[in-house]
Amino acid sequence: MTQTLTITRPDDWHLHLRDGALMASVLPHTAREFARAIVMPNLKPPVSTVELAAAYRGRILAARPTGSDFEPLMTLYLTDALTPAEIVRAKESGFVHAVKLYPAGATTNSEAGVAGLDVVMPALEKMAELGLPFLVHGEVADPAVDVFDREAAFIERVMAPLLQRLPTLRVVFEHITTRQAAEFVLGAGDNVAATVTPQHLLLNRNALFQGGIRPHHYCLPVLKREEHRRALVNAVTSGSRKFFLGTDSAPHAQHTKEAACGCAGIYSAHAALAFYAEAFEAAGALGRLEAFASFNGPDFYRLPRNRGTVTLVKDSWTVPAAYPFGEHQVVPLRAGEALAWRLAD
Ligand SMILES: NC(=O)N[C@@H](CC(=O)O)C(=O)O
Ligand SMILES: [Zn+2]
Ligand SMILES: [Zn+2]
Repeated sequence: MTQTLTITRPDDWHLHLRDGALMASVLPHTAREFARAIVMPNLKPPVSTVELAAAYRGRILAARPTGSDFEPLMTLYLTDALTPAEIVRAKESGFVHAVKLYPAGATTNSEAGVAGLDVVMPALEKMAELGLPFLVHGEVADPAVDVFDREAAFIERVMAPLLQRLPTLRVVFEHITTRQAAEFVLGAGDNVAATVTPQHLLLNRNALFQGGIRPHHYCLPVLKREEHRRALVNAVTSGSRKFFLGTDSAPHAQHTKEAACGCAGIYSAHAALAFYAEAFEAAGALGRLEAFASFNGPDFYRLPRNRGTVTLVKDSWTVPAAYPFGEHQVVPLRAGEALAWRLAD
């Protein structure tokens, strides 16, 4: 008998869809598996106003495959120019669900991000007042800090002081990668949660150098030691409601990753649920996948849980070497390798 797993339709709480023809190439993968996704605003130029978010949302809706009811949940890119009045407009829009922090210089398309939080404190205070979540790329950009320590340093230098100053601010620590971040989130109030990617549950930093340099395993925050991967697996399988699914699927054209200075970002939307199922199964915790994928996120965002279900089948298949990406190609996670789980048709 083939093993199957049926869960409530899940959502992806951290996703990069890009724009234009690139978006049209990758959106079907996400729309097949997920009912909704929190769409990251790090376009060029960034999605920094409600008006830009409305236009981007319209382009995503127009690019949906025929018959798809996929719902993009929009976010605003935090710049020094974001005002409390714009936060009010965001909250009232009904389609902007969060504001995203990119520390300037920390990751892909973060040039327009903020150097510090002092300038934007009035906007953050308004978010705390209105309950609008603050999504955080939690790494310091300080070049003096070792790249593997930038998340832990962020907790001490930015996250902890921020929550001292605004204790009711609703914060999602995005794509956490360390034991320190998992412990911080577990020890914080109910207003603090985290997303976890498939790659940080499945891989440690050895995967960056497996037989040679592996650009398709490079993302930010960078993969960490095995000790940290284990801490993340323990956190997501612990039964805590603070952790939820966020793939951080971040497609880049093949030639921009296989380069002297390759881009950061791993594409996982083609098989997101299969990756998570593999990680939860390895931990003997498949029964906890549904809460992580389908309940904890909407509960935190104060949105209804989805109706309907998806079914995963334990039936091995081989991931293609590449998928079309506009005029280019994107190399997906596990390209050319076998995966144990697949989504039922
Ligand atoms: N995670 C990544 O390595 N890259 C993301 C940006 C981000 O989420 O930090 C991207 O937009 O490519
Ligand atoms: Zn990020
Ligand atoms: Zn991301």
